[in-house]
Amino acid sequence: MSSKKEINEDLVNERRKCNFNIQEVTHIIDGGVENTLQRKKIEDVALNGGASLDDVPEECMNLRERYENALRKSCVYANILRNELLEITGIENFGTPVIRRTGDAFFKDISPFMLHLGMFVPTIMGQCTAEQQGIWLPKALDMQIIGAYAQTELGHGTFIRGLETTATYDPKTKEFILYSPTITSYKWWAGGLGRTANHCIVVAQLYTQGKCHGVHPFIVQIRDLDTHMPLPGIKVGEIGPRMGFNTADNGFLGFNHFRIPRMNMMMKNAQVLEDGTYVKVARHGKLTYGTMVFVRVTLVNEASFNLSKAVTIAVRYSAVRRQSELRPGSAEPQILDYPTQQHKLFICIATAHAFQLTANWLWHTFTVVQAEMRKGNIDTLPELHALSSCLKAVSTSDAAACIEQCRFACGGHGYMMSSNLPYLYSFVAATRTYEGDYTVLLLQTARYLVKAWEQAEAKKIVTPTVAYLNRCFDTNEKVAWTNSPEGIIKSFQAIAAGKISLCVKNIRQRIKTGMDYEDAWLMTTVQLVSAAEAHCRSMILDTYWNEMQRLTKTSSDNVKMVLYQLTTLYLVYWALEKSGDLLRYTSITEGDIDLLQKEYEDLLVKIRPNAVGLVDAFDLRDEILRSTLGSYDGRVYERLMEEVQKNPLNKVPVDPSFQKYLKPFMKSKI
Ligand SMILES: CCCCCCCC/C=C\CCCCCCCCC/C=C/C(=O)SCCNC(=O)CCNC(=O)[C@H](O)C(C)(C)COP(=O)(O)OP(=O)(O)OC[C@H]1O[C@@H](n2cnc3c(N)ncnc32)[C@H](O)[C@@H]1OP(=O)(O)O
Ligand SMILES: Cc1cc2nc3c(=O)[nH]c(=O)nc-3n(C[C@H](O)[C@H](O)[C@H](O)COP(=O)(O)OP(=O)(O)OC[C@H]3O[C@@H](n4cnc5c(N)ncnc54)[C@H](O)[C@@H]3O)c2cc1C
Repeated sequence: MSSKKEINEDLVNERRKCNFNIQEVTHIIDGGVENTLQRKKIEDVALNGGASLDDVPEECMNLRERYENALRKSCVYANILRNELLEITGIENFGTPVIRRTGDAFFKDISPFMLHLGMFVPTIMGQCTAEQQGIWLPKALDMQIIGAYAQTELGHGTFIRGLETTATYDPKTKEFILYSPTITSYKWWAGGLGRTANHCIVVAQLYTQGKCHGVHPFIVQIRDLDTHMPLPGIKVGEIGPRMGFNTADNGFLGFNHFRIPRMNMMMKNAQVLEDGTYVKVARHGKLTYGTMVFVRVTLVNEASFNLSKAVTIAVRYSAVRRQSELRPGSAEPQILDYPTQQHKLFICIATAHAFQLTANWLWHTFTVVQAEMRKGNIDTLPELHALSSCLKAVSTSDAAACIEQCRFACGGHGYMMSSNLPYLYSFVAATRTYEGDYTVLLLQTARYLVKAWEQAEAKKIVTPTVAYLNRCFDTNEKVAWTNSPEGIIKSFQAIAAGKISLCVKNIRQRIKTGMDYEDAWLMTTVQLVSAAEAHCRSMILDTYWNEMQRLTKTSSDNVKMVLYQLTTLYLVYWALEKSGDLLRYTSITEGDIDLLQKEYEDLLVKIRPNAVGLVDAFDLRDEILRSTLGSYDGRVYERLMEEVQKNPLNKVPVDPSFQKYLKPFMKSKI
């Protein structure tokens, strides 16, 4: 066991073995040297006071203490944010992922301000007119008002058109009247709504001049700004303990004929004039869903970041942990030396890279589409919706699975809250559901793919992300298998095209048997989800491979080599995972699959000496990792012991409940 200041010897050796320049890889992950410098600057400012670490671990507090503690730390952090960080990033970039990531040094669970910054402010930016932004934005950015995003109801989350809350315009008073007509119409789940927010965005069915115009967003004050009491006509509270997000005070909200001024309707995309006339401004009906598209795009980044934390913890721990013996009497190996452990972990490093590069590319696409829309061109929105839907679904789902694998890789200690792995898992598991459930979003992408297929069939040129459909359309034969990165990508496109084609065929066959289109679609949804997933995987593989090629053009040879190995590992891993599909849609043989398996195992051996270097390259400060198992110095056992001292149960040698329950119980007769 190393002394307090020393770095664990095994980790020292691992770092000695690493044969590439770690900083170079950090710059690639950050998207350039400038970004790394900016990130470090933000971290230095935000974590200047060593972050707000707790004397008692968050997990040892009761629900109320946890909330209060999270709010205390949120105020500390928000002060740093508004007083110092905004100056560095500029207001237009306040939502930079680096700021969000730095927040993790303060919160193991989640900040009650997260939704204010993550959804309330972006919705004001995206859904308000310039005049309305002038009113709300400065107050929101300065946090004079704190908001939530209340869309989901007890009865409906996925099906937004089915929301029941009504906002009825009264031209006499020039107000909207908000009403919750049923128990299922109560708003449910909104983060920050239960105890913290004094305002929220409410998505409600708009009625004016006796007609319903569908769901629209409104900005609503729900609590008094001085007393914080709920305003008359408002019923608000916390929904109760959940798997994670326990410090986010997710809330419920009901309205009893609650009035708000006309101008509180967010009017960028549609307006209600003083006399009650409804005016549609937007050229696309779904622009009111804009905040969701924005958050889906950011969630791909979240998936990568949280996974990079989990795998840093698990790889460092696996270098420190020794277990079993390979031969009788031999020294216990580091568990990282077991190929099965490498199989669990190296794919997680590669996945974090794949999602990071895909997230960067998606963010770029998002900004291009936004710019086009500002010019009045909405043609690229459907493609962005299809892309962001499937990438959000697959990245959050894979990241959750990988984080759970990192926990498995840490054995019993991974189950400790102090490892931070359970927190990471519960956070990312929620991302698979919120902002659009996995299946539901893949079905949105499938709609787009089926249309694209029909266009390809009609010999029309389709959009760039589905361009492979034009190429694959005429191929009746299986695609020729070649074992190369490009060959694997092409094969995945063939799988996607084959699956989409089959879906279209099955829908048409079902219609021929007398089904209407909706039923034929419904009966094909299992295959449609699979087709959308295949399309998404082909895109991630393509983006990861091509972006890594581009980004390493000027890198040193060893960096090129290790990143090539990792990218290839990712491609080969997925080829093996989907070998059934490859057998169906390409000319791959069993012998080729054996070769792929051998190549995969060889890659594990090649990557092994650089494993710790690769996770060090994520450059995650200990304050952000917050893990007894994953710190840079590898003092795993000391930290686990230190954590025991902080456990309130250990404050007294005999627990008072002994006298109360255990002693009388032991002395009682059977
Ligand atoms: C001190 C604090 C420190 C912290 C620092 C913080 C810093 C913050 C910075 C960053 C934070 C980043 C992290 C953010 C975390 C946020 C946490 C979020 C918590 C969770 C929030 C929520 O969950 S909010 C609620 C989200 N709800 C949903 O997503 C619902 C899902 N359902 C839907 O989207 C729709 O109902 C669905 C699309 C499924 C169906 O809609 P419907 O109207 O029925 O449409 P449909 O008929 O099926 O299709 C019609 C047509 O429309 C097209 N379409 C659908 N949606 C869109 C769209 N969004 N855009 C464009 N087009 C769309 C669809 O494709 C169809 O097209 P056609 O096929 O007809 O052509
Ligand atoms: C931690 C957390 C935080 C959240 N924060 C917020 C927030 O701040 N604001 C807010 O408004 N909401 C929030 N939500 C709500 C969230 O957006 C919804 O829970 C989510 O969109 C899923 O909707 P649902 O709960 O109605 O699930 P359901 O739609 O009821 O899904 C249940 C199951 O039915 C399936 N299903 C549903 N519809 C279909 C379909 N058409 N085809 C096939 N299968 C289908 C789903 O795949 C799923 O398996 C939060 C949720 C969580 C868990």
